[in-house]
Amino acid sequence: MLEYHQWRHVFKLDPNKSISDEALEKVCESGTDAIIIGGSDGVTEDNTLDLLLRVRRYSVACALEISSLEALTPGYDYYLVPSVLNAGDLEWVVGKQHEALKAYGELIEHETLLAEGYCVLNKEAKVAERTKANTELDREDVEAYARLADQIFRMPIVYIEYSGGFGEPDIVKQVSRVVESAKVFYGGGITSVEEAKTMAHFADTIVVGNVIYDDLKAALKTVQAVKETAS
Ligand SMILES: CC(C)=CCC/C(C)=C/CC/C(C)=C/CC/C(C)=C/CC/C(C)=C/CC/C(C)=C/CC/C(C)=C/COP(=O)(O)OP(=O)(O)O
Ligand SMILES: O=P(O)(O)OC[C@@H](O)CO
Ligand SMILES: [Mg+2]
Repeated sequence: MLEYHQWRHVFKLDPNKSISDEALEKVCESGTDAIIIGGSDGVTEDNTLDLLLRVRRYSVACALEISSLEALTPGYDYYLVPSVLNAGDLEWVVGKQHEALKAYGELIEHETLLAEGYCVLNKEAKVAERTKANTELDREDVEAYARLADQIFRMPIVYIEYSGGFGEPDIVKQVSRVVESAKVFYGGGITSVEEAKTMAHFADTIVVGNVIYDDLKAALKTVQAVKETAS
């Protein structure tokens, strides 16, 4: 199993969307470095556990991106804890996290828990709506959030999130330049080999989500595309 800092390509599966066994096998056996299980709404204990058990038939690494405490169970290689740094409401920066630690703080295993400093940039995404994210940011603003996550909060992951829409490569390029220790994750709107390669030049890890459900063949092609691109 590859450790998170070695991931180049990951697929994000949404517990709130259905996927056939055949498609899931193709995703898990695609050569991707990990499967992240997570979504912004409709994430329950039942649908998340069901997906975890199905993914566990394969040897690929599996992480839970925690967006609801209800879905938090043992059994993952990693637990990703998002914090939306440009959220309009503190609840999504530290509030939910504080609540979680009050309930489960004593269960933490530090090696498996990874903080993600999110910068949410597509105003049409559900995650932007839910967190009331301020997406009207220029390159310097995003760069400052990336430095905050990396150099001040020392988060292991800086996540540039354009969920549902393809982002601005120049922003990802600049973020990668200023980040010193964290891994830069890029996710959003990757639907083709060209888009995957464009962002793979700049980000450490490319996250591919929705296209799995819209066009599985195209999704599978992104794995090789990312792997053969140098960052
Ligand atoms: C029991 C056990 C194993 C315990 C171990 C200890 C442990 C892990 C304790 C918990 C630690 C902790 C601090 C947890 C935080 C809990 C929490 C709920 C935090 C809030 C996270 C947050 C900011 C959520 C907001 C939404 C978000 C960022 C979701 C991530 C996924 C995402 C961006 C999906 C994309 O959504 P989108 O494309 O917009 O919408 P679609 O669904 O249409 O795709
Ligand atoms: O679903 P897409 O748009 O591929 O985005 C991937 C991921 O960053 C979503 O959190
Ligand atoms: Mg999505």
